[in-house]
Amino acid sequence: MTNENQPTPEKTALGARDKNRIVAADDVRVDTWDACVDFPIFDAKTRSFKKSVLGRAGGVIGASDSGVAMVEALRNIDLHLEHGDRVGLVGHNGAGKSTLLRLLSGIYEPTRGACRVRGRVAPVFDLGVGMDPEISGFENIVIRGMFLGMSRKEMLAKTDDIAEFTELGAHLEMPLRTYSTGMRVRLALGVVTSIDPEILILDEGIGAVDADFMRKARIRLQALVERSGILVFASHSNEFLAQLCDRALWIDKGEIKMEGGIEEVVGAYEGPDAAAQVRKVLARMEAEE
Ligand SMILES: Nc1ncnc2c1ncn2[C@@H]1O[C@H](COP(=O)(O)OP(=O)(O)OP(=O)(O)O)[C@@H](O)[C@H]1O
Repeated sequence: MTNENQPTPEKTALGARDKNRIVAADDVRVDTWDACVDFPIFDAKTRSFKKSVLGRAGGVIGASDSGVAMVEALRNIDLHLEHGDRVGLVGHNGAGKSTLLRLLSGIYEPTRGACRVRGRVAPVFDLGVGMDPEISGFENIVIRGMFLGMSRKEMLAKTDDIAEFTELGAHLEMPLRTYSTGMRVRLALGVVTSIDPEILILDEGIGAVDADFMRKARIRLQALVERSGILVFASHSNEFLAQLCDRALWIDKGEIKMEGGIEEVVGAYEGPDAAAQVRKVLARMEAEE
């Protein structure tokens, strides 16, 4: 992570969201400067929010000048990532992790401040998004891949490999609606881990598959992360974070509370037992290399 100066008005005016353009590795970057995201809640049944209200979980609730309730989901986020950065996000429920991922994916614009993303972004928030229950597994492989920024031709070339990985055999000819939850996750993981993104934005949502398959999926997930330029990954699993990321950000009430190595940040956020777990995973990975 390196700092880059605040963008000049000219740079910001260009918009500079080149997420569908393939850029040289050195140019793949994510920058935010004091970025804030607020959600106005017009139908909130509130007593008046004269003061900002703070719970342990969730963003800060306040009110706009006109009295509309407002959740401050992100505040003053200054983040500068370049090719090779693999960053994990930790924090309580409602801390702002998903909102930050959506900001970096271009789904949300900052309410204040600026955000600039250079590179092709693959946002993987929900494994099931972009899947059609009425078409076959094979057809879904192509559609889901296109949804993640790949071309039809690229996906057709990957179909055999994905089919083999999923171990779904003849089921791939059947409509997706006939699949169990675990079968759907296998298919979705097969597609997601086959793509070639420059910036991979990953929200944890993986779980419904058996342990053997998850072991196999992790190897593919690690390979995916290695060929992506930048990874930003929100997770409540310290094991996953240790396996995929080399740095972490602790997000708390919409702000970056701490930034550092995984062990250091997880230790500060969750305590020494969690830090020891990270150390164990790192040692195991080193032994396996
Ligand atoms: N669409 C929305 N409208 C209103 N408020 C929202 C919206 N999305 C998120 N928020 C609020 O923004 C804050 C941050 O939410 P976010 O989903 O980013 O948290 P998170 O860290 O990803 O939480 P979790 O670990 O539970 O997934 C919360 O207070 C949440 O209530």
